[in-house]
Parts: sequence; C-alpha cells; structure tokens
Amino acid sequence: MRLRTLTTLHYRNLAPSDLAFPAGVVSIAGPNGAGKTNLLESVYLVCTGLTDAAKLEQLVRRGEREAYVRADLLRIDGESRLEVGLGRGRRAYKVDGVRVRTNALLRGSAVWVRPEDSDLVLGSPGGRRAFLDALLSRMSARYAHQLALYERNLAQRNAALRAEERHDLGVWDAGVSSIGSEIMALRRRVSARLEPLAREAHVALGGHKDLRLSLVETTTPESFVQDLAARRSEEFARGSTVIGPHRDDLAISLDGLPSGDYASRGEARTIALALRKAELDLLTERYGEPPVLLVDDWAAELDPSRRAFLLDLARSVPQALVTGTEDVPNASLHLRAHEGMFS
Ligand SMILES: Nc1ncnc2c1ncn2[C@@H]1O[C@H](COP(=O)(O)OP(=O)(O)OP(=O)(O)O)[C@@H](O)[C@H]1O
Repeated sequence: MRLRTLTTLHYRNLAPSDLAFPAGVVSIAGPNGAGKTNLLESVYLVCTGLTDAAKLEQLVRRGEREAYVRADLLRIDGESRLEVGLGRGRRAYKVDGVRVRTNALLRGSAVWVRPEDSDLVLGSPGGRRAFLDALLSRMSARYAHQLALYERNLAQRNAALRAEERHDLGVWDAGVSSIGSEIMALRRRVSARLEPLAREAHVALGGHKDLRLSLVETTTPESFVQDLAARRSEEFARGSTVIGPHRDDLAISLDGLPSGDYASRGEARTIALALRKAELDLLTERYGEPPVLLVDDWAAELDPSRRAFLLDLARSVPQALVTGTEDVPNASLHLRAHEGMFS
C-alpha cells in the first residue's frame, strides 16, 4: 500500500499543498517545528481514522474553522481516495466519494513509529490500552464499533453511580459486561498473536533479555457481572466503574521484571520498536499488504544498530515516509520541510 498524493488544507501549520510521493523511502528533513510530525499525523489520520489529539480543533490551523486532508492511495487491488474534513468537535470521512462512519474500517492503513513510543513501555496503562485499541480498530470494524459503544455505556453507568439518587444499575451492568466481555476476548486474541511477533523483533533488534507481554485483566468475561455486583459500594463511593477493559493493562516484562519499573530508556525504546514491528506484521496480514510506514524523527534516541533496523524496515515495505533533522541516506525522494512547506 502506498500514498500517491496528499492534499492538505488548514491542517495545523501545514501550508495548503498537494504533494506527490513515490514508492520507497521518502526522506523528509528539516528543522524543529517545521511541520514534519504534522505531515505524518495527517497521513495517519486520513489513512486510519485515528488521532490522539485531545481535541479535534487542535488539528485545524489556528484562526481557521475547518481543515481537510485527502489521500490517494494505491493498493494491490486498485486506487482509493480517502478524505477527512475536520471542524470543531466533529469529523467526516469519505472513501471513494462516499461518506462512511467515523469508526468504519478505512481502506488505508498505516503504522506510525515515534520517539515518544517509549512511553508505551514506561508510561501508564492507558497508553498500552490505547495501543491495543488502535491496533484492533484497524483490524476489526466490529472492535471499533464495540469500543465506542462500551465507552458510551460506561459514561452513562458512571453518571448513574454519581447521581444523587441511587439508580438500579442492572441494565448498565448487563450492557457494560456484555460489550466489555467481547472487547476482552478480542484483546486476548490479538495480544496472543502480538507476543511472538514482538519477541522475534526484539531478538532481531539485539534485545538479549526475555520479552513477555501479557494482558492483566481486572475481571473476566465469565465473572464480569458478579464482579461488578461485588464492587458496588466501592463504585458508589468513587463514582466510577472500577473494573473492566478500561482498567486493564498489557503488562510488558524483561527477564520477568516489569518494564515500566525496571527497563532503561534504551531498552524501552527497543521494546517499543519491537511492538511497532509486530503491529506492522499483524496489519500486513490483515490487509494482505504492508501498510504505509511513518517514521518520525528516525535518528532520535537510537543507537546505530537500532537505526539500521528501522531503516531496513523502512526499505522492506512498499513505502515509508521518514522524518528527521538529518536526511535519510539513499531515499527515493528527499523533501525539505520549512515552515509547513515541503519542497
Ligand atoms: N493548529 C495549529 N495551527 C497552527 N500551527 C500549529 C497547530 N498545531 C501545531 N502547530 C505548529 O506546528 C509546529 C510543530 O510542527 P511539528 O511538530 O510537525 O514539527 P516538526 O517538524 O515535527 O518538529 P520537531 O523536529 O521538533 O519534531 C509548531 O510550531 C506548532 O506551533
């Protein structure tokens, strides 16, 4: 899969532009704040429907009301046009000219490798849940749909827990537990497939320690309803649902020690890179071809062997957009970024 052209209008600091990309490694170099990350972010958003911006309006250029991104994508089964329009608190997607739901499975796919990926390993469980959710949402339209439904049900249940008069929670318990159980089952399946791929990549990256991934669940699909009932008074006291997939974690360990507490920054970066490689492998299998690879700040925090791994990976897929303050050697196109423009 590869991007042929990208059109952006009022997207963050990007100047309105039409860019054409060849196959292979596209090197995008430029100074800090030039808009390199914004360019990758716009590609990721239009290809996957995903963003981790806290508010959609952050994606719109300051002073403008709406932004637009269009990508013409070449897939093994033909071309596809993906579009997203962004406004205050809303976004609208089109695939080949037809409006689609926000959490529909888009025809594009992308994997984004970023320096802050170390936070996946060193940061809070929320980041690892977001990693699993983002991966599963690109693999299964059902998952994306059920996740959105779960979040709505959870918000309503939490509101009921905080309400002054005590509501009967039975109907919320049934909803949250049945949707939550499906989410847990899908996460179990994907994390079981993720582990061997991440372990293999970790070894290829020169990681000598034994990498393990395991889901840490606060309840089980079988006992969810009973566990909710058992925690009732605690939930009323805290005004929130204390168990369920929104509280689970993907535990990562090296030689049996939890990585969040023990891994060095370099080890964390290696694990994060192994997770991204595993993500790429799973999406390649799901889509029948490798997704577009986006590498942000390729030289950041990486020693020569990890840089070589990353560049080999970039060269192994049909297309990789790779940014940095330095050029990537032997790229098929060298773009220079300056104040939101690329030439
Ligand atoms: N909504 C917005 N409107 C206008 N400018 C924005 C908006 N959001 C971010 N920016 C600007 O975009 C610039 C950041 O661009 P970006 O993160 O893409 O830089 P970069 O080239 O990746 O830099 P670095 O090498 O430091 O990572 C900042 O100057 C920021 O102020």
